[in-house]
Amino acid sequence: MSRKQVDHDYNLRSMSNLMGERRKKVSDGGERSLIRAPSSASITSQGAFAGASAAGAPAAPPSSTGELERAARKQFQQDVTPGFVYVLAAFSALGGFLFGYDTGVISGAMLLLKRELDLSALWQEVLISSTVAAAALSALLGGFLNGLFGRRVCILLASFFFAIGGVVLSTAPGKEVLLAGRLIVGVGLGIASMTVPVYIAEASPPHLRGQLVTVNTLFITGGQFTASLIDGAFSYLQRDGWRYMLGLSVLPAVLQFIGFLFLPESPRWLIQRGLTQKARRVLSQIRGNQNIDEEYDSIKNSIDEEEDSGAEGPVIWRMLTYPPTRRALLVGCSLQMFQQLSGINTVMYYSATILQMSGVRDVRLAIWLAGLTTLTNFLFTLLGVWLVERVGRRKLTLGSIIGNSFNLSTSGSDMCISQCSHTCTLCVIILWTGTCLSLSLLAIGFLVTAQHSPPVTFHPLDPSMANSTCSKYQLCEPCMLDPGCGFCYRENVSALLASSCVPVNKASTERAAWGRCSNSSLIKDRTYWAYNYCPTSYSWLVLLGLVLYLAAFAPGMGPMPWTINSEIYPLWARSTGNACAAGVNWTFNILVSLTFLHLAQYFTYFGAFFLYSSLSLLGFFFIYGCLPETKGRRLEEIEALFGNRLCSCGASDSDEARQVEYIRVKGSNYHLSDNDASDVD
Ligand SMILES: O[C@H]1[C@H](O)[C@@H](O)[C@H](O)[C@@H](O)[C@H]1O
Repeated sequence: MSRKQVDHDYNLRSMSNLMGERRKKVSDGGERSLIRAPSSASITSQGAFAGASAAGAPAAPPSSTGELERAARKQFQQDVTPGFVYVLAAFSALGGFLFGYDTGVISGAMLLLKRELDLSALWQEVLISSTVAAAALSALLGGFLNGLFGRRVCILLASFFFAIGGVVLSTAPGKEVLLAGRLIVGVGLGIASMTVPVYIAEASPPHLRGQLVTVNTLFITGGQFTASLIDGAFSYLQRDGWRYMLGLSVLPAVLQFIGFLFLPESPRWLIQRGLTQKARRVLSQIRGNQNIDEEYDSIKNSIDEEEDSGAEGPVIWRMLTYPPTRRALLVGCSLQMFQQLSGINTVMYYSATILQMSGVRDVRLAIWLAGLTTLTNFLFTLLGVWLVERVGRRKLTLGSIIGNSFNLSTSGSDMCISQCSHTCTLCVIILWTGTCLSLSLLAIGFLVTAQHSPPVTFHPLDPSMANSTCSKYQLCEPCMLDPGCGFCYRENVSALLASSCVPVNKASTERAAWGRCSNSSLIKDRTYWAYNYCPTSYSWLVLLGLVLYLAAFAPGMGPMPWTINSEIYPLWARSTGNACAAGVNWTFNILVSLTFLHLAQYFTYFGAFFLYSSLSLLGFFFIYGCLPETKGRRLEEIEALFGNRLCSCGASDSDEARQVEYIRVKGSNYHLSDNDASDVD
């Protein structure tokens, strides 16, 4: 029997078995379904209210069926979700924190490092990108390690690498050892980035899975925010400040390592390896006092089905030759690619410069204020955690990437409003202001800034100017886009005076090679050196674009690629699928950051951000057509969502209203829509 047939038969068989079993339980009178499908009118609100009361819901009857369902679901989930799952998610997400911290802290550390170790521009680039390159490779290798040793061992391994890397970095005597430390940290990053979301997804109950996996991205952005605070604080310590910045990551790494010595392996991996008794024990431990039989059987069945199919060969080959996993892989990797192509890391990187453009000339103050960018990213990711189980992954990602009335068409806004009640105003604002639109605003901000670029009014007569390209620029804009030049100017209350374009000092971009701006002590009398930016009165437009961009990106496009990837592959393909997707994320991360300055040089900042905006628009169409909703589905069910031709999801948007949801009732799992056979696709 072909795998496709097996899959089809299995879905029908398991669905009807599940339904049969549930109905039997209902008719046995032992347990009953509390909540019906939104579309079904067959259960009376009385029945549902009785159930809610049974679960300890408030005595006053809720006014509508929708409220009633929510009250029952909330009450029930509060009663039965054991705290252990949260502890487990928090310890795992420390991997996310380290991801954010180690990628974020280097920018501040580099300011001190380059002075103290006299680093050339090439060494600076090598130290920054080596970590990301190591992460890309180790994420791919992580898939193999995950399958072989399990999620727990991989997380232990990642925290070990983080801790050792932190020690090496903080004690490094020179740049070569620093490079070794950055490579070690990169290996930890790659493994953690692909393992943690998988581990959390596999341990979470379906109704909490989206939220708990998204918490990992919250920890990533929390790590980036903490890194910017630490950078700010230690930037005052001119000697060895970078050692503290880079070394402090040892603390969360050790904490995670110790925690994971006591935390269990993923029950799904244990079942896959035939360790069924242990898997049952772990599942009971994670699920508290709930009945785990159905969940256990469903995982076991899906593994048996795969084994029965007799598929052989490397997992990646099997994934590529089996249409549902091939489609899932394409969707998962594309999501990660579009996340990076939307330019998030250039925006994070560029925030200090944007602040300088707005007139914050003190570098240290700009570093502190750049912390506001990471704070915005963090706070809006929190919004994503709150929204993910309310509006679903698909709508959140679509709204985040583009945001226009298109995806707020009736079904979108109804869904949002019915689920978010009054706070929905905020949700709607976020959905309206998408990544694509705010990137366009950012691009327009740069365009207006370029169009009002101050002229070069003073041409110094230094002999070295004769050979310099800087002498040919008539405006600040082309001058600052040339990496070899900077803009030196004097400021009067409302105008710029004696502005010149002069070569940058080869040892430090913080001053000119010669002349008025060649020495910081000479930068007085309101004479300033602008490298990489032009003074402008339109910086508020750029700043607004930046904040709106982060507000739109952080709840959806930031976390959803990680969350969705942790859910869309069947167990046998999960490690490999996540490894490939994480590898794509890191690869595009490095590609975008390495090409940004060159792009800006050739197409200006306007061109670069306009390109990111167009790529986001492309991403929107892809996601609209190809990303199915996974909210509320059990991991074992999700494979079936990729059973159809790719890119037929947009057409089935209306089907989302009849999606299957699970809630646990007195120790068993029930479809919300048990009595509506039309729910079974
Ligand atoms: O999801 C994360 C998050 O959005 C971070 O802020 C970003 O730096 C990462 O590249 C991304 O993968």
